[in-house]
Amino acid sequence: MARGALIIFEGVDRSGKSTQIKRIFNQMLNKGEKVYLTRFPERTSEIGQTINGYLTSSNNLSDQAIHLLFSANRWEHAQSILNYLNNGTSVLVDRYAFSGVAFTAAKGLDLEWCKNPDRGLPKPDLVLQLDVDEETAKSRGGFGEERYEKVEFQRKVRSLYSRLKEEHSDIWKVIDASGTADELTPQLQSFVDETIKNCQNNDIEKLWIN
Ligand SMILES: Nc1ncnc2c1ncn2[C@@H]1O[C@H](COP(=O)(O)OP(=O)(O)O)[C@@H](O)[C@H]1O
Ligand SMILES: Cc1cn([C@H]2C[C@H](O)[C@@H](COP(=O)(O)OP(=O)(O)O)O2)c(=O)[nH]c1=O
Ligand SMILES: [Mg+2]
Repeated sequence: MARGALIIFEGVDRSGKSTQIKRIFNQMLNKGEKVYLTRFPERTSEIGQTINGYLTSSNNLSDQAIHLLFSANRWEHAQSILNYLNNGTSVLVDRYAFSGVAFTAAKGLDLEWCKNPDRGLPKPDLVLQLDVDEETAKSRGGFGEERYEKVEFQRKVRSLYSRLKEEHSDIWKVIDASGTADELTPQLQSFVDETIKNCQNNDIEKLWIN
């Protein structure tokens, strides 16, 4: 059986990831395709609840400790993601290890140290980076409610995404996400469809392991 594709949506806060990934998921469901939608942080597990507390500033953790919890939150769901892929279901994920690296490295921690805990996770077939500048993001609803939603910090995150893109040019697409939501969806859907078709016979690789 053809395997599913692992497709990640990345981008600074308020770039439109959650809006677009839900639209793509619903379109695919309506067409009867096998698709599963998830997100990181996945806030319902015990680790996820601790992360949620950190993001809403009801608890405080060191930069290293919260980094490892974000990674642990991915590892607690990694096997279930693999199971979906192997059963022919494509998995759409709202943020992944690239957020983990970009957000912690933006605080000044070493990039390779940041990658270490996520080494070996299922490697994505496609990363769609929704790109908007910090001022556009700031002008959108909800910006500023959570810990990292400051223009200066998001600028650093955006430049770290550029670095990660260079390292992953085979799977990474940068999409100008400053247009309307309606303009964006068909563009994203065509990248998703193409990837699902092209990865069917490829093995699922491990992230950041050669
Ligand atoms: N293309 C767009 N243009 C303008 N506003 C948008 C667009 N996409 C989403 N929004 C709005 O911007 C805010 C953030 O969108 P969201 O999808 O939650 O972004 P993210 O998940 O990247 O933080 C929401 O209020 C949403 O309605
Ligand atoms: C997955 C992940 C997210 N984050 C940050 C990015 C976001 O600021 C925050 C919450 O993610 P999310 O709920 O996706 O935020 P948004 O919808 O506003 O883009 O967690 C990390 O710092 N490390 C990680 O590993
Ligand atoms: Mg979101």
